[in-house]
Amino acid sequence: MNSTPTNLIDFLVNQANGVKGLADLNLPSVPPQYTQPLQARLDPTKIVPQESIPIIDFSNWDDPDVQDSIFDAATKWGFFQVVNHEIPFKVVDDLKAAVHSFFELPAEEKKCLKENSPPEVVRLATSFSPHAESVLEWKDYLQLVYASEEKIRAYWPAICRDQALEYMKHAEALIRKLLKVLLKKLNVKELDKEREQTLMGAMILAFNYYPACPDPEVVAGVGPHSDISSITVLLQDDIGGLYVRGSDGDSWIYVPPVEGALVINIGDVLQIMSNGRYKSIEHRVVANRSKTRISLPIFVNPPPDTVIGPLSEVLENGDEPKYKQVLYSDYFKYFFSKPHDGKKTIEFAMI
Ligand SMILES: O=C(O)CCC(=O)C(=O)O
Ligand SMILES: [Fe+2]
Repeated sequence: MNSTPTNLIDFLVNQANGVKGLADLNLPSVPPQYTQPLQARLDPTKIVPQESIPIIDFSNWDDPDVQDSIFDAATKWGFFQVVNHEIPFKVVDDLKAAVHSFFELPAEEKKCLKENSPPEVVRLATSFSPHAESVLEWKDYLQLVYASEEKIRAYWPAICRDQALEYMKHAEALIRKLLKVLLKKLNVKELDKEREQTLMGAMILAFNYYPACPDPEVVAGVGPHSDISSITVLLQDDIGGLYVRGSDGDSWIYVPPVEGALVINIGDVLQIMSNGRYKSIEHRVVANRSKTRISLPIFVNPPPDTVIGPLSEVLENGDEPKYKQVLYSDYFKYFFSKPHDGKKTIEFAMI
């Protein structure tokens, strides 16, 4: 029978097998390094099946009623799904297929990619921050930074490059529209080039891969966290596993896969810039016993050298700033320096 590799971190990280390589060993149960303490596991009694996040038809996105529903969703839930977003089905399906092909590559090829990729363009990793975590997460991920076309051509893996690039080109238009609506509702009249650069100047397309897991109840696919983006645009497949924190701060709401939909969530940057009007809500992912799941978030981020803080427009009516000005690269480093820990990252920017 197969057994857990003696040097697990070496197997997962240095040899680039990832948790996919571990799952392929068909172990009867997960190694203790993946076993979450009881209090960190999702308590099924905390799931409220009668609640769900809004689904918004984006076809008439500049209709005031649609914009109101986006604003309501961003303030109340911090999460919503959009349908009719104009990214063609074929582009989405081709991308999903390419993501599976990427993770099916042999570990030697992934190791070669890891060793030859500049981390500011391509990063292949497992768990979240394995060197900062005492318990590992049941996930591998590839981050593709939406850099210059030249860098993309040089470094994004050929097996998924064209599909990922095509998807990003379409998604960019949707992202601009979403940010326009969200900012307009904060009294920002125009998404000028400078504001656009701050909010979406550094986008990352991530491929998350959660292999089928023999003990889904004891592992975290992704532990509770909020994203550190301005917004995140997430494409999930039809397996399911995403839960978001209910408004009572204690319950969890399931986010069902909806055919053709994208999940949108507010990240910490927009919570900070809106001085708390928009909420970046905690979420988590549960692994599946029999099926591999993929999800593909676009983290719409400020460039690392950007200073973020509450917008002058939201403070104009006399609101006290709740957050200080912080350098985004500092915020980013802080996020990755510790395990996922709910909403704690934003304390870094609190006054
Ligand atoms: O897999 C998902 O549905 C969400 C993943 C996630 O929260 C993240 O990558 O930040
Ligand atoms: Fe997330």
